[in-house]
Formats: sequence, structure tokens, C-alpha cells
Amino acid sequence: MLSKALELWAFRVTTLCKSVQAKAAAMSSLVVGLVIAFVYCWQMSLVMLGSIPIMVAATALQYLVVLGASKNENVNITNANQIVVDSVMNARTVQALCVEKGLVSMYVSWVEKSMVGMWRRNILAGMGFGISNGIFFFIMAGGFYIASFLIKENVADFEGVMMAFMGIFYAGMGAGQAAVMVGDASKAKVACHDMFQLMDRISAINGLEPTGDTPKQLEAGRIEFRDVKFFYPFRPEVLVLKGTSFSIAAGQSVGLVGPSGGGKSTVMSLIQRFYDPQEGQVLIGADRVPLNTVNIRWWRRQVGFVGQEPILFNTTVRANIMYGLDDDETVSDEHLCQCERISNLAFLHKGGNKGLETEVGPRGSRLSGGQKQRVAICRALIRNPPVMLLDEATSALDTQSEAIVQKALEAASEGRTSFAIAHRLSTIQGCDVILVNADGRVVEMGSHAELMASKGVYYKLQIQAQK
Ligand SMILES: Nc1ncnc2c1ncn2[C@@H]1O[C@H](COP(=O)(O)OP(=O)(O)OP(=O)(O)O)[C@@H](O)[C@H]1O
Repeated sequence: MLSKALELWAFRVTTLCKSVQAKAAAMSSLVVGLVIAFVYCWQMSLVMLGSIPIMVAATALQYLVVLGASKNENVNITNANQIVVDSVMNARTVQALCVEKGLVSMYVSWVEKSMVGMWRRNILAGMGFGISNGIFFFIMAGGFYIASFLIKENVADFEGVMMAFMGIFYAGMGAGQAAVMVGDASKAKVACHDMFQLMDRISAINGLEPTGDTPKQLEAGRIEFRDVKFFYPFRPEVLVLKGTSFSIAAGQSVGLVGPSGGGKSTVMSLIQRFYDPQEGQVLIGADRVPLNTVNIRWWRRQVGFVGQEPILFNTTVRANIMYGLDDDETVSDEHLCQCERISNLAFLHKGGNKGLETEVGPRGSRLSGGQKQRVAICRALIRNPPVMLLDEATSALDTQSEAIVQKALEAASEGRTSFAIAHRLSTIQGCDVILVNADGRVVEMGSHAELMASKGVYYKLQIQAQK
């Protein structure tokens, strides 16, 4: 934490220094040049003083035309490059969808856009550059004329006029170059202001803050939503949960079903306390402790999560599993073996794999989708959480892999409270309780048999799924 704070502080100081540096450079060029000029020949300096603002403007013009000419091209080339990066990152999807040609033409169209008006822009830039250079030559010519006049009239000697001339000339050029930098520094300051604001923003739910209770005796698997109303901060006009209420006993398996956009994943997010509801409460344990009063880190360690796309790091399976633990935390070999068994990681010991030392490759690319998911299950299990959240954990898998992973998920959920969102209704039929979430409310709740018998929304979803 301390090193991070120091790093941010150093960054701020550097940014500030750059801005101060630009202004200091402008001022010092001007002052030093003028002092030298006036010391050597005040008459020459006085006459040439008027040329300084013209030189500043000419230098600024030179920089601006060069930058302006490439600005538009940069935006379009950035977009073109983004297509290349996305295509390489998602090479398999690109090939599977046969969209290579489409992507190439998108790339070409961005590159072509960067060329629109290129000639005009560059000709204008060249002319601007030429004009500003011409101005310098005129000033130099004028300076030489005045210098020769002053020498001829015995007002000053050659050394004096030349020193004064060079002093004025470099004062103007230096100030012009620095003036452009001042503009950039101001822009950077504005950009940094936004970034600093983001850095300074104190998160409403800060997982690093050591605040809140860490109850020792809490039946964490007991979860209740009491008339929860919730909208996402960036879309306050859409009330996603409009009064969601349910109560789950510890150890129950819960299936969350309902139409797309009904708020199932939102319920999961609120259980993980990524957000707090604007109205109503999420309560945990037998004593119905409000979730927003407990320590977030502690709570999140009570909750295992397996999502649709497992994120694995480019290291061994063991390291990927151990990411589920705190830095100073260790687990017994026995517990690790048990998690491995429950997650069905037997494949790690077959076909040339090196058990837990098997390297998974970048983003887990050396494992199949089902294998990655089983590693993710093991990672969630290693902390032995009393609550398991499974958000469409098998939706990206083929039928065969789905069956294997589903078995692992069921084993992993045993003895814990589990919430499962599944796109295939068959996978949640065996749950103790099924919550049917529609239009931001729990409209039905019961076992599969009960809900089928009541012939409501769940029944209709089942009929639709069978068609
Ligand atoms: N981060 C977010 N910011 C704003 N709105 C969001 C955000 N996440 C989800 N929503 C909106 O909240 C509503 C509920 O989304 P949610 O993902 O909870 O539904 P869901 O039932 O899980 O849907 P699906 O079955 O399609 O995954 C949707 O209208 C969605 O557009």
C-alpha cells in the first residue's frame, strides 16, 4: 500500500515538474537571451525587440502544422491497429466465424480514412512550415541590415551587434518552442486532473479497507434478500431489481432462472457485494446481519465464484489454484487433493501432463474449455467457501464437457449454499429451491416439481426449452 502511494505521489510530482519545466524553459530562454542582447548592444536589442513575438508565433506555427497534419491520421491508424490487436487476440474466434475478409476490409477502410485529405493536410503543413521558416529568414535579414547599419554608424562594434542579434534570435526561438510545450503541459494537466480524480475517488465499497465485522460464528450460507431495489449507478433510470425478496437456508442449492435481462447476474453481484442496494437489505447468517456491515474481504472469502469464462494466468495449474488463497495462507496436501478430486482434475495426470505442475499457457490456451473450468472450480474450492456462486458455468461447453463439469460443480456445491444460473434448465432441476426471476422480482419460488405443478412462468420456460 505504502509503495503504491509513493508511486502515485512520484507520478504527480513528475507531472507537475514537467509543466513547471515547460514554463521555466520559456521564461529562461526569454530572460537569458534578452539579458545577453541588452548587455552587448542595447540599441540593436531595442530595435529587434519587436521581432520576438513574431518569432514565437512562427515557431508555434511550425510545431502546430506538423502536429496537426498527423493528428487525424493517428486516430484512424489507432483504430486500424486495434482491429489487428483484437483479431490476433481472438484468432480462433476469427477463424471459426470465417470473418478474416471482413476484418481485413475493416482494417483497410480505417487506413483509407487516414489517407482522406492527407495530400491537402500535408501540402498545407508544408506551406505553413515554409512560411514560418521564411519569417525567420526575413527577421535574420532585417537583423543583419540593422547590424551593418549600427557598425557603419560606429554605434556598436561587430561583436556587440552579433551577440545582441543572437541573444534576441535565440530568446524568440526558445520562447516559441517552450510556448508550444506550455500548451501541451496544460493539456496534460487537464488530462491528469481527470486521472487523478479517478485515482482519488474513494470507492463506495472498498475491498481493501479493513473496516466492518469479521464474525467468527456466522452461518454464512444463510442468505436473505429483503425487498431489494437496485439500479446500476451508470443507469439510474432502469430499476433492475424492483423489490426482490427470498430467504435461503444454509446448505441449500438454489437455481436462478428467468428471462434474459431479468436480473439473475445482478443478484449474484449483490451477494458478492460488488454493489449495495439502494433500498431493502441483503442479510446473512442466522442473526440476519446486514451484508454492508461485515468486512468485505472476509465476506468475499466466504464466497466461491465460477463464471462462464474462466480466467487462468500463464503459469502452472498449481499456481492458478493457489491464487484463490491469501498471500500468507497455506493449505494441507490433503485438502488440495480433495479439491482436485472434487473438481475432477484427473486429466492432469494423463497424456504427458505434469499433474499440478502442468503449464496452462497464455490465458489457459493449452487446456480445453471444460478443463479450464474444472481448474476454476478447484480454485474456488481451495478456500472452502460456505457459499458457491455458479454463473452459467457450463454454458460455453459442449454436451460431453458440460456433463463432466456439471458433475464437478454438483460435487463442489455439496455441503454449501450454492446459487446457480444455468442456460440449460435441466442442470438446475435437482436444486432444493428454484427462484424464478422476472422483471426484477422473484415471481416464483419452489422445487422443480412444485413449480411444474403450479404451471406458471417456470413451467412455460420448461415448455419453451423442450421445443
Ligand atoms: N454494469 C451494468 N451497468 C448498467 N446496466 C447493467 C449492468 N449490468 C447489467 N445491466 C442491466 O441490468 C439488467 C439485468 O442484467 P442481468 O445481467 O442481471 O440479467 P440476467 O437475468 O442475468 O440476464 P442474462 O440471462 O441475459 O445473463 C439488464 O437490463 C442489463 O442491461
